[in-house]
Amino acid sequence: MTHCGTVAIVGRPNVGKSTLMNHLIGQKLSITSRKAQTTRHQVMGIWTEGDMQVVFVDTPGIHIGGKRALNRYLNKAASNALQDVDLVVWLLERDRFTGEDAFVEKQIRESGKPLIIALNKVDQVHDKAKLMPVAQKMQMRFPDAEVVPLSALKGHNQDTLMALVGKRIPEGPFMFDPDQLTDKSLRFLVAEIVREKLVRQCGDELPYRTTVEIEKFDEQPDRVYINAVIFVERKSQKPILIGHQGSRLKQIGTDARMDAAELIGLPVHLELWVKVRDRWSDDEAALAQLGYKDP
Ligand SMILES: Nc1nc2c(ncn2[C@@H]2O[C@H](COP(=O)(O)OP(=O)(O)OP(=O)(O)O)[C@@H](O)[C@H]2O)c(=O)[nH]1
Repeated sequence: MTHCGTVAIVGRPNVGKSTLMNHLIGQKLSITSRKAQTTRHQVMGIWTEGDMQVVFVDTPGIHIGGKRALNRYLNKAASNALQDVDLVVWLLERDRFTGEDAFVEKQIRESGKPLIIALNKVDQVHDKAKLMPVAQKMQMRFPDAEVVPLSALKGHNQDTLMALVGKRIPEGPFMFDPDQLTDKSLRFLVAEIVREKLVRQCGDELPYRTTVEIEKFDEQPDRVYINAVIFVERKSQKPILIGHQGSRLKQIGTDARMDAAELIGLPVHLELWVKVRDRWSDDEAALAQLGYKDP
């Protein structure tokens, strides 16, 4: 008899949700960066071993006080993800518990789903005894939950986490082919890789409201030809992205090409363009056009 179920990885922005999913799946499916709110789309990561299939849903970080259309979309996508899963893995950062974590806690309680609480980034804690008070506090607040310290980045305790997840997965047929790693297309994943590189290169200089569209994705037997357009909101952001004599855009292109080639398993020819799309993140219609459909 096979087991199959869905698991939402939730937590406030920047706790390491995407890092955890990428390590569990062993593939770069979800983009990561030091900048909060990197994850915008819901990406499924599919883990299959023996007669067990676990479908992880990496959600955009739940955050408070979003005024713009994009922020509203992100919050809605995150709370929707909680409704449809068999289990929730809630990530906290070491022994920290912020107001945003309290907001996530409220949403988890409302969902009433079985829960595993993971204290992430424990590689940053020398004295592991420091984690005890927060672990005990969380255990008292959620007596039915399991609490596990781990490092998504270094892989510490991920086997323990998977064993706990496995125990909660119901019997049922596989939802996906055992070889499949994600529900998303290569085209989509490459757009996300480009976005990761530009967030990493530009950091706080560029508002996070920047998006990427793949205009050409031509798979030849020996090479893949990709044209991607980066949309910024204002003309003044274009030179920031392009950099001195095009150096920054070139670096983004080089980094993205290497990751894309690794993902696809073929050499990649990548061309990047920068275009201005006015105030798109405030405009629901423009969001829909870029693939941010009502979740
Ligand atoms: N030291 C350490 N750093 C980590 C660990 N897990 C994640 N990080 C770092 O934390 C930062 C945020 O990680 P992400 O995986 O992008 O976080 P996220 O929760 O998906 O963020 P959003 O997309 O904003 O919701 C990155 O710089 C990661 O490298 C960990 O176990 N240890």
